[in-house]
Amino acid sequence: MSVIVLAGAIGAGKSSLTALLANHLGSQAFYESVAENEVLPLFYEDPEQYAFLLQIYFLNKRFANIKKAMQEDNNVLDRSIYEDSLLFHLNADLGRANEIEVRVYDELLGNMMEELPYAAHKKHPDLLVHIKVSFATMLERIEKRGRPYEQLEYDPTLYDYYKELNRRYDLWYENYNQSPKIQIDGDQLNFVESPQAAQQVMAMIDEKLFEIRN
Ligand SMILES: Nc1ncnc2c1ncn2[C@@H]1O[C@H](COP(=O)(O)OP(=O)(O)O)[C@@H](O)[C@H]1O
Ligand SMILES: Nc1nc2c(ncn2[C@H]2C[C@H](O)[C@@H](COP(=O)(O)O)O2)c(=O)[nH]1
Repeated sequence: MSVIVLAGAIGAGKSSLTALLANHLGSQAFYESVAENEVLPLFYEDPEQYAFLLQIYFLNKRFANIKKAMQEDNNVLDRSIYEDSLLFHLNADLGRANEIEVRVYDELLGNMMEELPYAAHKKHPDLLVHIKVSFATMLERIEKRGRPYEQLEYDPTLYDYYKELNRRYDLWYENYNQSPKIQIDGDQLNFVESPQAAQQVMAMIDEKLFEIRN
């Protein structure tokens, strides 16, 4: 079974593009657990206390989503399991998780990756689509979406957190080699409001899928 994952910083447009792409491919979209996520607001309130718990929460939900998504071809996942690790290591570097928590998480993730059901011989998605956004766009979109606990007024230190996350995402994508990948310019392509831009993005992804599959 084949699966496509959407990657990108907070507010990059992953959920929006997940919906468009699943609709385009006639498949199902699998979203991150946000609205019903009882740990996320606690994390933003007290990251030192909740970084590890949030990570375990996301890992658990992510794994369940991957298993479900794998039941049919072309399903689309909002964020990859690899990015969870990127986010956690950023938090650990900021002193929000201790060495033991990092070791336990890394080992658990490694173990779970071995069990991933992408295919018996292939443990990675068919395609990773990264939406690259500048830091300025990232901030704009976080504000536009308006989740209260993600706003800079709620916690001004989020500015540095988001800036560093955006920087690490670019490096992460450059080094990502677990599957075929494609990058979408989320600053230039307004696939949310412009049907032409949405069509352009679908065409880019179709072309990449064709290249991979032939
Ligand atoms: N390419 C885009 N152009 C304009 N607005 C966008 C674009 N992508 C996302 N948005 C808007 O930015 C906000 C965050 O998008 P969302 O899809 O929730 O991001 P993510 O899932 O990556 O956090 C939403 O308000 C969405 O409508
Ligand atoms: N500390 C972590 N935070 C995470 C992780 N995965 C998602 N998130 C946060 C970031 C956003 O506030 C929210 C939803 O993410 P979007 O990018 O979809 O807006 O959840 C994680 O692994 N660790």
